[in-house]
Amino acid sequence: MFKNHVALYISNNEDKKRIVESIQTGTLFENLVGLKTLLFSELTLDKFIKEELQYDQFNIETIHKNKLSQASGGERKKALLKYLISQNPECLIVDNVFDSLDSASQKAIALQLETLSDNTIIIQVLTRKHQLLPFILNLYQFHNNTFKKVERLETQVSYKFLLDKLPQPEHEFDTDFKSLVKFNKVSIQYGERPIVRNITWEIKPGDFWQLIGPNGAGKSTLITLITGDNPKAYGQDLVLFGRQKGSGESVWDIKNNIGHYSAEILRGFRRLDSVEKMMLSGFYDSIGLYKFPTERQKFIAHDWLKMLGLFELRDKDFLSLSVGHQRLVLIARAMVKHPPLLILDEPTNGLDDADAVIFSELVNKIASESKTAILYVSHQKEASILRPDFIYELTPSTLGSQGKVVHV
Ligand SMILES: Nc1ncnc2c1ncn2[C@@H]1O[C@H](COP(=O)(O)OP(=O)(O)OP(=O)(O)O)[C@@H](O)[C@H]1O
Repeated sequence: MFKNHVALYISNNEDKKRIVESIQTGTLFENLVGLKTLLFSELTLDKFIKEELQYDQFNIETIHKNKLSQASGGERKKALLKYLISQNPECLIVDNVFDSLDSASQKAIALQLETLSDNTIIIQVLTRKHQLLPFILNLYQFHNNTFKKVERLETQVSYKFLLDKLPQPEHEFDTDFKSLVKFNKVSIQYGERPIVRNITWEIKPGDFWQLIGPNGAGKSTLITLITGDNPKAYGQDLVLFGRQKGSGESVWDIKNNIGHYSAEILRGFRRLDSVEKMMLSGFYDSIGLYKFPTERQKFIAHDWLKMLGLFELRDKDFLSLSVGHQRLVLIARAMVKHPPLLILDEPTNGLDDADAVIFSELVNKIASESKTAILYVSHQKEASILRPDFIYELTPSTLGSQGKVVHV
């Protein structure tokens, strides 16, 4: 096995894109100059998905032979790794390698990379300490703008957080709903392939749920049924915020009751909006601000930014923030209006160790200090810091995943 595999542990304050570029060009490690270097990263997936959407060009085969843009988060990553390995790289940069993967896939991919490491240099870029690949012995950490070799990875948590109460809502929602979401024997299939079968599940006001299941089990599918983004919801026995689905409600009637965070929200987003405007857009269920906010809304948005320690960045272009900070802003954006239901789809992907702690505290705080119900999807470890009341578990089968409530 090569001895020169390297791990670079960075925080979200660093410009990861620039760091990755400096590895690719050999500026950071001279021994990589001239090697065929490939990148396993969300950045590469973004590029392939863009090509797919723009030019109908498919280079990567997913397990169910569907488009990358239609495959689940975990399926995409596994397909990308398989494709990159088939290209016989001499060096592979792996960036936040385990995000979006269920625990079985994390183990399988760790093993695959270890085997690959016999003939290929692996450079791991990571923002979460627990994701360090065990066969990598050269550890570096970013310090004062340069990488420093270290014996052990250390997290720098440099700011205090969440001493204040949650910022107040603009107005109280009508929370007379007895039930926010009610699935009654809901079954969904794509083409001939059943995805979920006979789902019967209810989310009540103030509940705190975690939705779990392996990659491809149908978690995001259930979420899009709730957010009004999946046309397959029509014809199903689904009651959302007191109204039967398909009874003349608009998508906006549904979205008005929901704060939603998913990394997918930003795909294709190119507008030049400030951090403050991005936060304010949460009042209007849009991504980016298209309306004039009120003074009260501005006041509330500032309160959220202060609580996250991001107030000083409010006038900066949102897209110039590190990915981790973008995600914290988007999570708070989903919460500014104190919606009856907050949906967080794999929110800790792309966060660093410090931000993941902030995030977990924030979610527990929202659960204990507001009337908002939370539905949270994650394969990541902070599930153990979070304190959901219930878990809904999807178990795949050839007839479609079945669901059951697991009491915590
Ligand atoms: N529009 C679509 N057309 C065809 N297949 C689809 C479509 N959308 C999703 N699928 C498939 O449905 C299955 C469930 O996908 P979903 O995204 O709901 O899974 P998930 O549980 O969220 O997975 P992950 O943990 O990997 O994010 C996957 O196998 C996916 O490939």
